[in-house]
Amino acid sequence: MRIGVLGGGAWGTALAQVAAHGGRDVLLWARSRDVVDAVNRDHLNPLFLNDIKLSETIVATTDPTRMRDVDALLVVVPAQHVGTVLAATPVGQTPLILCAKGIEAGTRRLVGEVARAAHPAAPIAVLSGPTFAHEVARGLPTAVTLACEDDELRARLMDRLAAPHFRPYASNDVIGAEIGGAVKNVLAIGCGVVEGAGLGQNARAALIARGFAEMTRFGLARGARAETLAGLSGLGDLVLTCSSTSSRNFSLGVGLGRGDTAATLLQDRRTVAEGAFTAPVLRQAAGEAGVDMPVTDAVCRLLEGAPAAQVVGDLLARPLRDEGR
Ligand SMILES: NC(=O)c1ccc[n+]([C@@H]2O[C@H](COP(=O)([O-])OP(=O)(O)OC[C@H]3O[C@@H](n4cnc5c(N)ncnc54)[C@H](O)[C@@H]3O)[C@@H](O)[C@H]2O)c1
Ligand SMILES: O=P(O)(O)OC[C@H](O)CO
Repeated sequence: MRIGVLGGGAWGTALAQVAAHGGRDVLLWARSRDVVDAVNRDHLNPLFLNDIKLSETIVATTDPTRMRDVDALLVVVPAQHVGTVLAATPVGQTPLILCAKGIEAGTRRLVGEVARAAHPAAPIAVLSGPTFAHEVARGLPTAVTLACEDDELRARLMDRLAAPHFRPYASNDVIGAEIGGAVKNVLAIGCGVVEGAGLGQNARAALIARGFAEMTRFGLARGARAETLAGLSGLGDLVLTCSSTSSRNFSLGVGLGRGDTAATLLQDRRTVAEGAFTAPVLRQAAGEAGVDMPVTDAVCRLLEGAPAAQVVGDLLARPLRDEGR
């Protein structure tokens, strides 16, 4: 089986490494000529995944049309660029395994909706979960959700993507897997703010739990299943991303909590913090669905420049309520 990977950032490179270690031929599309040259010549990706020696069987290209011959295509560009990159890629009926976590600005579409619009004949799967790329690339134990509505395809992809240290769990809840991954990035910014502003461990745990409650409310309103949101792609990834400065979203929040502006923190940034793009769109989508998402709303205000002390004060001053709501 020949695996294509669209996206030569940290996660695309790490997934290429997993596939190559599993004995698959891997073709990696990267936007940057420097990345492609480094992967082909030195078996390294110094721009996005430093210090990891890559398998020599990974071949990189800047030409997306070469994906025409792969048997499955992992889509690992940031959510805001999935539509553009897929439009330039010949896909046909090749299965698309979506690995980006976010919601498209402007259209408010989840990545699955973007992919279906670009390539209606391609079957869709979602791979999501608690997965720092540098750990996966080093072969540290990792478990993910692999969601696909087609039972036969799901079983085939599970078999092809599983590796001794990379364990997929099957699900048929595609929208649930997508929503968990998109929402956790926004909540992780909030947890970073708690850290950066020195608000303590109690506050961080409270924000994870109440954030999970709003992720669940939004997910259920959009047709996700509660068990998916409580699994690896939802709660599992939320806990990881809300706990470590290895997370770009958490780190962005730490900066906001210390008083830096989003504009300063995001300018000239090479790596992606998906939550910064997803937060405003998620707030709109939640409003449309009539779902209360106070943490998401607070993160939006922080990104817009409101001072952390004021936003936190407003969150705490809301009317008292039942925990189950
Ligand atoms: N890094 C991780 O640990 C990790 C793990 C799981 C999921 N993800 C998700 O994978 C997706 C990709 O993240 P990443 O960490 O690999 O990226 P990254 O931050 O390592 O690199 C940024 C990527 O964005 C690409 N890019 C920038 N501008 C672009 C444009 N105009 N068009 C197309 N591509 C462009 C760059 O070429 C590069 O591949 C994100 O949705 C992220 O949430 C990341
Ligand atoms: O670095 P982050 O915040 O984009 O998180 C990376 C992965 O999504 C963690 O599962």
